[in-house]
Amino acid sequence: MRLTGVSVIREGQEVLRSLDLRLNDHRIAVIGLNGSGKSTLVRLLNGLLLPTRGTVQVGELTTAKDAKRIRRQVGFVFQNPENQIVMPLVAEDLAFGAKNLGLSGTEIAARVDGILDRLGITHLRDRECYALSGGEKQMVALASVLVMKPSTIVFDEPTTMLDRRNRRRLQAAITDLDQRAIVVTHDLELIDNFQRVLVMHNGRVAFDGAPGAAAEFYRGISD
Ligand SMILES: Nc1ncnc2c1ncn2[C@@H]1O[C@H](COP(=O)(O)OP(=O)(O)OP(=O)(O)O)[C@@H](O)[C@H]1O
Repeated sequence: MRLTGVSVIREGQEVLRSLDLRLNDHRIAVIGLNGSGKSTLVRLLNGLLLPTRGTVQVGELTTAKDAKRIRRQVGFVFQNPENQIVMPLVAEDLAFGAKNLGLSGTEIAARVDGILDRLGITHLRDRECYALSGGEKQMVALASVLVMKPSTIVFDEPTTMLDRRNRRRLQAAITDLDQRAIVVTHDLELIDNFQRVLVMHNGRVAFDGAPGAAAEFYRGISD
């Protein structure tokens, strides 16, 4: 994944400023103060948002031209799972995206059961989504993205609504992913074992490096 000369202007304000980045590491975190540009940055990665200037490439594809194909490769898990749960029952919700990919019923059923098992939530299979707890909903939202088998999963503040126990469960789920994960968070515990941390500040990447040094840098700018 590559950003070249990327700027984003919203309501006359430059909220991302001339970013040049390659994002190929297995686990990348994005941290920073409120309003520093974290969500804006990750929304560019699957074409949810297009840059005002510059290009965002995923492999050979460009978000400005190929957003639909890119969304099959780059899944997105939102802070609030309510925003992405679309069907009444858990199993239906997981199957929904896969149906849009045109997969066979047998393949979809196998993927749904496999993902439920992998995330340890098979017991939720036939539950109604609306009646799930926040933590359960967040796991279902992740499961419905995994069913599509994207090569990268972007998480925007996935643990904000979770208690300590569910934070740990989601952390374990992220650690176990085969896919590349890019995670926006304020939860520094979540990113201890990440390869790379970007610290955003005023629309720029102010630090790019290992978690320990990033946390120290971040403390320096937050005090
Ligand atoms: N739709 C929009 N219209 C206008 N300005 C926006 C819009 N979305 C974001 N912004 C502005 O862009 C800047 C960066 O916002 P962004 O949501 O990327 O920050 P963030 O680092 O994710 O913040 P937080 O930690 O609070 O979620 C902020 O100043 C915000 O007000």
